[in-house]
Amino acid sequence: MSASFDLIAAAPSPLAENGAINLEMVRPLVDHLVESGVTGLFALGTTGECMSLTTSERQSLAEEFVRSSDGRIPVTVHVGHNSLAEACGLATHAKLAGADAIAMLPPCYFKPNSLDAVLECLRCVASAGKGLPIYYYHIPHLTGVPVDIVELIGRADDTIDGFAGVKFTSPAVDLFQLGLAEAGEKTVAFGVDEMLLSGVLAGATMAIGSTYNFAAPLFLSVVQAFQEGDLEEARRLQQVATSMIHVLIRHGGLGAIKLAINELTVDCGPTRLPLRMPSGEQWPIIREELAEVGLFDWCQGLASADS
Ligand SMILES: CC(=O)N[C@H](C=O)[C@@H](O)[C@H](O)[C@H](O)CO
Ligand SMILES: CC(=O)C(=O)O
Repeated sequence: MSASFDLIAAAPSPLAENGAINLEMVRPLVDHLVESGVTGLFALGTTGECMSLTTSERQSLAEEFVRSSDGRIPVTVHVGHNSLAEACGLATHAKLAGADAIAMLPPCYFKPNSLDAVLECLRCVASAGKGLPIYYYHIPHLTGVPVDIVELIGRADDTIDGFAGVKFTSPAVDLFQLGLAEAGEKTVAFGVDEMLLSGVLAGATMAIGSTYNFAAPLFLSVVQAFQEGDLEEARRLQQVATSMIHVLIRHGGLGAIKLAINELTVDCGPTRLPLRMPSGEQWPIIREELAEVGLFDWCQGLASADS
């Protein structure tokens, strides 16, 4: 009865204890994601610590994510880089590797100082992607690149081959809503998991996020309750999700999210500096707090992940 909704996990990059990439854990991770109900995978983005990996590590992981998906779920590979030449190389590589789409963060050390400059970067990477659908990745609190996303959508749509939309990670739901209106058939994916219901109310039909790696059933229930018109239930479930994320933010943010992924799904190893992860000894405390806010009531499969 419910309309379709795309819930896309922003996958972590599996690393070994010695810090090297761990290709062997990619397939178990993808198998878990497919089973958990997500409808796509976003590789090598923020959660995948893209900016902390070398180009060849990014290429190897991109290949392994595509191979492991076996066409079961589409794979979008993030290819942004401070060096536009590297970003273009990664885009061409993603095309050859068989990715379904690419996404691009703008260069963010030297920041593009105008929308024109952002569009030129996007055009360059889109053309290196040789026809692959490309998403602009808007996450201004991390990039420091505050583009007018509504204007970007309007102008990219007319001038950039392959432009498929935006991944919108900002709590500015008003701009998200205006972006959706401007985008027409293109996609504006919502990227703030702790506000998913607000995004859905504004019209989101796709969300991409880190906590969908381990809590997809909870978020799918939020969307389903909304689609069935049960706003009270949707709000109650989103409250669980929001509280769960605020527990993880209190314990260190992305490092704590990777720890939760490891403990509740597939062990994807440590984060890489400059990110840091809470120590294993902190997990029982975090787990208890997650239980208190009700996470395990809604993600039954996780409740047994006690070890
Ligand atoms: C900064 C960041 O990582 N943003 C992610 C998406 O883009 C989100 O999925 C968050 O990790 C999530 O909403 C928790 O704050
Ligand atoms: C969280 C997210 O969407 C990313 O990893 O890029």
